[in-house]
Amino acid sequence: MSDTTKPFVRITDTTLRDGSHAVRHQFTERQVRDVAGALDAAGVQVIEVTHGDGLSGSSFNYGFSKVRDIELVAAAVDEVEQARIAVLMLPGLGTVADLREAHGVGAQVARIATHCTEADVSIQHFQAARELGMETVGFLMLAHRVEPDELAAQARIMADAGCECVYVVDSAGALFPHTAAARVEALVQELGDDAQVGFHGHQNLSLGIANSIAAYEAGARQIDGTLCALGAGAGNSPSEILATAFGALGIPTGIDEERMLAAAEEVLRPIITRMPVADRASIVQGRYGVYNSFLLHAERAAERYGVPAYQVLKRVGEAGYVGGQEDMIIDVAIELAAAR
Ligand SMILES: C[C@H](O)CC(=O)C(=O)O
Ligand SMILES: [Mn+2]
Repeated sequence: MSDTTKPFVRITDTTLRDGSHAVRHQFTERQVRDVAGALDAAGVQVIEVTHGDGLSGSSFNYGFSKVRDIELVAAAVDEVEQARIAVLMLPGLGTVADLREAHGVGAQVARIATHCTEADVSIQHFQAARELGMETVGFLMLAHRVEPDELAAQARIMADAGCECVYVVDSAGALFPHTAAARVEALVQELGDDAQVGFHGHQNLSLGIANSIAAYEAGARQIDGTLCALGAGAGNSPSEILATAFGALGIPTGIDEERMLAAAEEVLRPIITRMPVADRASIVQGRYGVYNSFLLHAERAAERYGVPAYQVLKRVGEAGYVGGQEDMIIDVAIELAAAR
């Protein structure tokens, strides 16, 4: 039973976006319909559907999708009864035109993601999304790379541009409960009633759930997860465990726990051939704070140049590369191969 005195937390399920990394962006329309339908029936209020790297992520650099984003978004919109469909976009990769197209097929939530020090590149996208009447969410990625006060200053830029909830995004699964909470607290203090605060966790150090609970206790009111932890790197905080853990703590989520467990076990698990695991490469990502989307790029470069992926990722972490610098992974692999 949930305790009505505890504030509601909204779980956004991103199986059909962050989970797309783990299936190399090969979701079919049937799979999207099945997963979105099961999440909707379980009471999940927001379901994100896009290429793993957001709208227009389908490309030579990031990997081509099997089905165009816009078709998958439209299918999910068609399938759900109560949930809102969200799309993610990274300014520069996606454009305002992509946002308009997604809105045109029924997407209601725009999630705009930038590196944690680059919030200013999202201003026009928040403005455009608000003009379209979309709900707005901001993602400050690789949030472990900056101190809480600096992150809060970036959150202020997003909120002033029209963002209604700014997320602390642990893109490398490198945060701990106390470092996640410190960031959330700083954002809550900075934003006050101007915007909510959210948390997006990854499993590299097996802390996605613990960090999400710490984030909630520090004031986060939107939390991300994916069914069975399907996602980039070691995967995301598992949505079905988020729903179960919050339920056990008496924190209302509006989710039917049994239906959520069924969505994970009976709908998602049978269609996934390779689940993300906390292996040597992805644990190294958590340890050295490496963007989780880099995992598949590093594995490809490692295979091509005959060097271990975890060593490539360690070097990439030490160099501090951020999303958009995928080509540097190849340089690192070449350097490592030459040094052998
Ligand atoms: C585009 C990224 O994959 C966004 C994300 O989920 C993260 O940074 O984590
Ligand atoms: Mn993620």
